[in-house]
Formats: sequence, structure tokens, C-alpha cells
Amino acid sequence: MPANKKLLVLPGDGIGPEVMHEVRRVIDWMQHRRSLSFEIDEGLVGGAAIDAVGSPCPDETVAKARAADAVLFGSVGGPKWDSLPFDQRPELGILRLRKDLGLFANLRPAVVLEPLVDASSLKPEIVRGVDIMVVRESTGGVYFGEPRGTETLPDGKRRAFDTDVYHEDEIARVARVAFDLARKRRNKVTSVEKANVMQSGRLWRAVVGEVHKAEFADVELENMYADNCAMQLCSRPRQFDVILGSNLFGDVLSDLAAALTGSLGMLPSATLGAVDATTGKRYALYEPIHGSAPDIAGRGIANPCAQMLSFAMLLRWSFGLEDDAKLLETAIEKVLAGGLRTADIMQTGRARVGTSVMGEAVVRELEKLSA
Ligand SMILES: NC(=O)C1=CN([C@@H]2O[C@H](COP(=O)(O)OP(=O)(O)OC[C@H]3O[C@@H](n4cnc5c(N)ncnc54)[C@H](O)[C@@H]3O)[C@@H](O)[C@H]2O)C=CC1
Ligand SMILES: CC(C)CC(=O)C(=O)O
Ligand SMILES: [Mg+2]
Repeated sequence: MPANKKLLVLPGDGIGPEVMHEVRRVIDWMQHRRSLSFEIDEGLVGGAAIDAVGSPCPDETVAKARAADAVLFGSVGGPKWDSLPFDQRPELGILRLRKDLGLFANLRPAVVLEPLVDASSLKPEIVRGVDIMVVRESTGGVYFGEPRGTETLPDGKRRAFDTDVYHEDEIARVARVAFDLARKRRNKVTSVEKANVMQSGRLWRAVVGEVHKAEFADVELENMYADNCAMQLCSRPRQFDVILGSNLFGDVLSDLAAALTGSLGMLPSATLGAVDATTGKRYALYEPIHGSAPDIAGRGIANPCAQMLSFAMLLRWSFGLEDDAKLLETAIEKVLAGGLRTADIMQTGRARVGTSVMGEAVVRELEKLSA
């Protein structure tokens, strides 16, 4: 009997618990019908953790995450906590998990599924076949750099500052992840920065170039300014294979890439650490790229696909369960091909459904596919 796979589930805030509920159905199905054995723990994070125990990322949650084989994360934040001091906000929940577990490589696949070609914000002939992997550095850069702060100057005016800082080793290790992935895809990396106006951007370009020359000369490397990349994503998105960027640029460009696929509600992610040389263990956290969507939370209309696809990434990356991952991805695509749509991807002539009907339909499709 294979050992149980230890999962930590952190639903968080807003639509987080709603979409996570649908993934729990998928997990139940996988346990019963695919004989997978998960040992599931739940934990507190974000605003829910602030309300319960006064911290957005309690030590107990970090300890549970370290003990797990993989973490499935929902989303954090919302207007209820917006007036809290900066260092107590719910978003620190995810930032601390990424930092404490060393989760430096955030993989965000933006794939335009054939049934959703017409749901994209761009014309079908531009987006059909888009398959991009954004590799975003996720433990450095301006989200963590010091000094940062807000001060009041002698004239009474306020001034705020953040620091975009990168050590060359931080750039090199995430570049290796991007080049490695490109070799298994279409062999091209587009590295984005603002080397024309930022010191950290200039170092980024230099280090990516050095890693390329020394270890990955067989992969095509293209350097592109981040602003140009945003424009090119909208005009010629099919040119991209792997896009490599800093914490900030990767965050922004992947939300943009989500619009190509139809909705933020479609994009999953995996955030990976380094493989421990002694134990072979690799910390990993899986989450949709969207946030807690306060504008639709509590209404039962959120799209659960990004959260489900994040679970598919978990099966693939943490447990090597490629067949199960593929099965889940196929089930989701078939449900969409059958015409069901949550509001965010609604198209004329399709059937609008809520979060739980979408979740049930995916489980029904899983059953059909494995009959
Ligand atoms: N990793 C995380 O937990 C993240 C948390 N946030 C937090 O989430 C809160 C809201 O941020 P926003 O900027 O509004 O970003 P958001 O991603 O929550 O929402 C942006 C827009 O996309 C829609 N949307 C997002 N996910 C959807 C889904 N699954 N189905 C249908 N529509 C969906 C929302 O309704 C909204 O109109 C903030 O507190 C922010 O800090 C934002 C991004 C990531
Ligand atoms: C800390 C997060 C709220 C930042 C973000 O938007 C993301 O990681 O996607
Ligand atoms: Mg984001």
C-alpha cells in the first residue's frame, strides 16, 4: 500500500473557500475511483486567520505547510481587512508562505482552450493555440525589498518607497527553471525586464545571459522590455513559449495573459522551491493566480476551474501523477466543450451555471472518462 500523500488545504478568503469546495469533490472522487490516498489537513491563512487568531500566517500554518507534501492554496484578502496596517494585511499570508518555504519559482501556464477561443478578449485568429508558461520569480524583488516605507516630510507631504532588489543567485536559479521548462516545451525563453531604466533589470538581463551561455545555449533566448512584452502579448501572443520575469513583472504579465484565455478564473499556478539535496523533498504550493474576488464572493458564481487546474498541477508536479492530472484537465475541457459556462466566461448560446454546478459537471465528466 503506497504511503498517504499529505496535503495541506488553505482556503483563505472571499471566493477561496467557494472554489476550494469544488476541488474537494474532485479529491474525494480521486480517492474513491483512482485509489489515490491523500491525508488532508486544513489550515488558516489570510483574513480568516486574522479573524480567528490575529495573524495572517500563523506559525502553526507554516509548520503544517512544512510537514505537508504539497499545499493547495485558495486566495487571501478583501475590503474587510483593507484598513489594517501594511504589516498586518491578509496578503502577508501568501507572501510569508512563499518566503519561509523558499518557493522561488511561480509557474503560471496560460493556455487558450479550444472551447474558450471565443471567450477571449482578443480575436480568435490571434489567440487560438496560445500556450505560454510564465515563470515568475516569487521570493525576491520589490514585494520583499528593503528599505520600504511611508514617511511624512518636514513640509507635511507624504513620500512612499519600495526597493526592487535582486541578488544574482536569485536570478540564476529561477532562470534555470525557465530554461529547463523550455527544453520540454518549444525551446524558447523570453526574459523580460526594464534593463533600459532599472539597475536590477540590467543585472537580470546580464545574469540570464550568463546562465544561458554556460548551461542552456541550445535554448533560444530573447530579451524583451516588460512594457513591450505587455503589448506583444496582446498583438502576437503565439510568439511566446516561456516568459521569465521578476516578481512584479511576472505577476502583472500573467494577469494579462489570463485575459487571453478568457478569464482570470481559468489560470492555475505552481510555486516550487529547490529540491533538498539530502531528503529529495521539494516544497510546493498550488494556487489559482486570481485573488479573493470580493466583488463576486458569496454569490456562488465564481469559476472553480483555476483552482481545479491548480490541483491538476499538484498531481503532476508534486506526485508525478501525470495520468490523473491529464484526466482532470481533459474533464474540465470537455465540460467547457459541452457548453457550460460560469459568468466570467459566458458566451451567447451557452448555459450559464454557478460554481457548484460547474464542479459537479467536472466530477460527472471524470466518471464518464474513466468508465
Ligand atoms: N494569491 C492571492 O491570494 C491573491 C490575492 N489577491 C487579493 O485579492 C483581493 C482582490 O483583488 P483584485 O485585484 O480584485 O483581484 P482578483 O483576482 O480577486 O479579481 C479581479 C477580477 O477578476 C474576477 N475574478 C477573479 N477570479 C475569478 C474567478 N475564479 N471566477 C470569476 N471571476 C473571477 C473578479 O471578480 C474581479 O472582477 C485583494 O485583496 C488582493 O490583494 C490578489 C491576487 C492574488
Ligand atoms: C501577494 C499577492 C496578493 C500578489 C499577487 O497578486 C499574486 O501573487 O498574484
Ligand atoms: Mg497577482
